[in-house]
Amino acid sequence: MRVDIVTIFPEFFQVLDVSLLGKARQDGIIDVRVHDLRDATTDRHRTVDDTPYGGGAGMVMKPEPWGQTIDAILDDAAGQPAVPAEGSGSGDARPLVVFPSPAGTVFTQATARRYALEPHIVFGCGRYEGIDQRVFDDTAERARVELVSLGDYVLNGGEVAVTAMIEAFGRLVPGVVGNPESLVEESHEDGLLEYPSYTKPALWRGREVPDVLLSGHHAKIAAWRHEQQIERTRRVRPELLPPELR
Ligand SMILES: Nc1cc(-c2ccc3ccn(Cc4ccccn4)c3c2)[nH]n1
Repeated sequence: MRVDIVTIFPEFFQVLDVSLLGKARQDGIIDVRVHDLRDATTDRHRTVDDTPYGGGAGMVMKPEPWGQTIDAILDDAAGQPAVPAEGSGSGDARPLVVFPSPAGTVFTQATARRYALEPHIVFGCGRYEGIDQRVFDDTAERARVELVSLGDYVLNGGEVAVTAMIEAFGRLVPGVVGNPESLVEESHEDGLLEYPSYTKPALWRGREVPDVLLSGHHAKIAAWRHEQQIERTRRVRPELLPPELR
């Protein structure tokens, strides 16, 4: 899987060299390439922003550097088709270009599962008040474009959102996580929040571990854990409960 990231803060993504994703990159499972948007500027000050038409506070990112950078990435990728992950992808052979945005559709575990099957994703990290709309419209001529939000709060740019999304789908790409079974029993994977976890010691500051977890009775443990998931989901995120459990 190939991932391209366009940003004015390339150093931000050194974090992707660490931990699980770092190993996936070393193993060649995920090929991450970071592009500095300013490399596509032509003026002495390497300008990437300008004042908004129609007035208003803040600055808007100029379309030219974005168009040039995205074209270069898509042209390069067209010359070396990336290998899709196992499993059925979107069926649309065009590359996927994702722009984090407060105005985007909300990124969920279902989005992460879908992205994990894509052979190639380009992420465009905006800054300032956002990117000139014509960049999205122009890119949509040759790629699938998605505007995606992490949630109902406003960040200063797309870099944090892209890091979170790469972690969310990256761990689902076959070969990235050592034990794929650990991906199944977890929050949101089955639609419910996860059950509480315990480890040694059996007694800590006067607090014990639920007896059922020490019983060795796997069916009872599984039943208790599922009940805990339902209880926690009903208490914290009732909207996630399937209709039959509400
Ligand atoms: N879930 C999300 C995503 C973002 C996000 C993503 C990309 C950009 C590029 C610029 N900004 C700042 C900004 C502030 C005000 C209005 C528009 N944009 C971004 C914010 N915030 N929250």
